[in-house]
Amino acid sequence: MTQLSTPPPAPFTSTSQSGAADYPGLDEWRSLPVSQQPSWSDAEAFERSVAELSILPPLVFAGEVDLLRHRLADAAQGRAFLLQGGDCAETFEAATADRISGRIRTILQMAVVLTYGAAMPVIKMGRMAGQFAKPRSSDVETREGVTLPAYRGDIVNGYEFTPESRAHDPRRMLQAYHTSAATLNLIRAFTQGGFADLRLVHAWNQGFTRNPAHARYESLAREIDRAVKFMDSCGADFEALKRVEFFASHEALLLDYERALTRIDSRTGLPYDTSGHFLWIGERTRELDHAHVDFLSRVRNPIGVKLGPNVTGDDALRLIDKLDPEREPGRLTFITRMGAKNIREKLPPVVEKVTASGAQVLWVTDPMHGNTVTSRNGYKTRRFDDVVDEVRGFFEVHHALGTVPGGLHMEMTGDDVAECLGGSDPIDEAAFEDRYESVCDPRLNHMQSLEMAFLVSEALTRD
Ligand SMILES: O=C[C@H](O)[C@H](O)COP(=O)(O)O
Ligand SMILES: C=C(OP(=O)(O)O)C(=O)O
Ligand SMILES: [Mn+2]
Repeated sequence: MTQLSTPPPAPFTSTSQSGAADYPGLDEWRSLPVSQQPSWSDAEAFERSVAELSILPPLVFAGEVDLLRHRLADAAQGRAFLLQGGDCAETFEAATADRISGRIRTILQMAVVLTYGAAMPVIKMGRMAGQFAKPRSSDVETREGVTLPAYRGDIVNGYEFTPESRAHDPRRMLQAYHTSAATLNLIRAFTQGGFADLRLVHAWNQGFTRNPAHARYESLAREIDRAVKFMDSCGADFEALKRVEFFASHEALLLDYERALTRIDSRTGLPYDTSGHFLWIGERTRELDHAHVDFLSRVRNPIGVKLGPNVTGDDALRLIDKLDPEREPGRLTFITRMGAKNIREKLPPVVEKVTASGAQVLWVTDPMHGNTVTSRNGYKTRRFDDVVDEVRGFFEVHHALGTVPGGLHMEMTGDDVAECLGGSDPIDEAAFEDRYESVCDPRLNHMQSLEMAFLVSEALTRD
């Protein structure tokens, strides 16, 4: 399932990664403008937390990060497709075995749909095991005349609307680290320990409520079963089907945390941010001469940058020069989130400018963040049709320009929530009252996610 056309890099020989206290440039960001950072309440607790984080083991290893860069290079050239999905904001409370396995199963199901439809390897990546920090439009939230600091993700403060919970508590960085470690442990167990075996393609569907996408998936799973049995009787070796590669990603927003988890790789002597394999810079923090772009320009991980509707081709070129000066395959991913209404007009000039410069980036669509609206009953939501329309627009633009539509970035969950409107078993506003669980942005539920996978698989098949 993960057969790729280019060989992976040589296996890494050492996992030892030392602290990066004196490595030149890693602290340059501290002298630059920085936005969306917490105002910690307790300076001493902050120092202690950062000191502890700096000596804790890495969450991911440099060799894995290099392997991912290699995989992303394939996607940039149209030889693989990136599927990146998970919560808008993970929470400590929801880091349970059931919830995590539901999300992994959903991503595996989507990947099977995409792989089978498009006959292309799918790189599986969670917005998981570290997606705890949120940029917000406002520093505060007011409810019934009471104003408190906005919720900024579990790594900073609690969602509960009380002064105690909303205070910015640096000890939460340690809890984020340990929750990420536990989540990664489960991810590794699920994806390496037999659960991801392609012969269990039916089992992944069990426990999810029956719905139209579920039935369509079942019939695809039957086809895969038949193919697997045929190969089995031909004496094929199924070792490769037992495990899948699964990578962890999050927005690298909280720079004190990211810096504290940066280690020098013993093989290469270079810094890797070991908080996740892939890190992205958000739409609100991508200013060229500001802290986030500077810090991420200095670590070896593959980096993503979200690009909203106001980005210009020149902005994109400057980001490439800063983040990928060597033009290294797989290093840089642009995740466009322009909104269904804008994408067909705003994306082409940016892609054209990048292509004309000779740079090769991986183009990924995030059809969520440009399509957020407020429902009549006051919930942040997205219409499934708008999400689909942005995905279609993304494919249309790349097909017209002869460039590669290389991936899909989604806010989704394995749970049967009601947060986005529509789908073939439609969610309406009334359902929000009982089944809206997100603490930040609305996610596609299990069925909507599968439906999306079928739609994208059709778009990829037309390639
Ligand atoms: O996930 C993204 C952002 O954190 C979110 O869209 C910002 O939302 P807000 O406008 O509610 O702060
Ligand atoms: C904050 C996010 O997105 P953006 O930076 O694109 O608004 C997000 O991915 O949750
Ligand atoms: Mn979001």
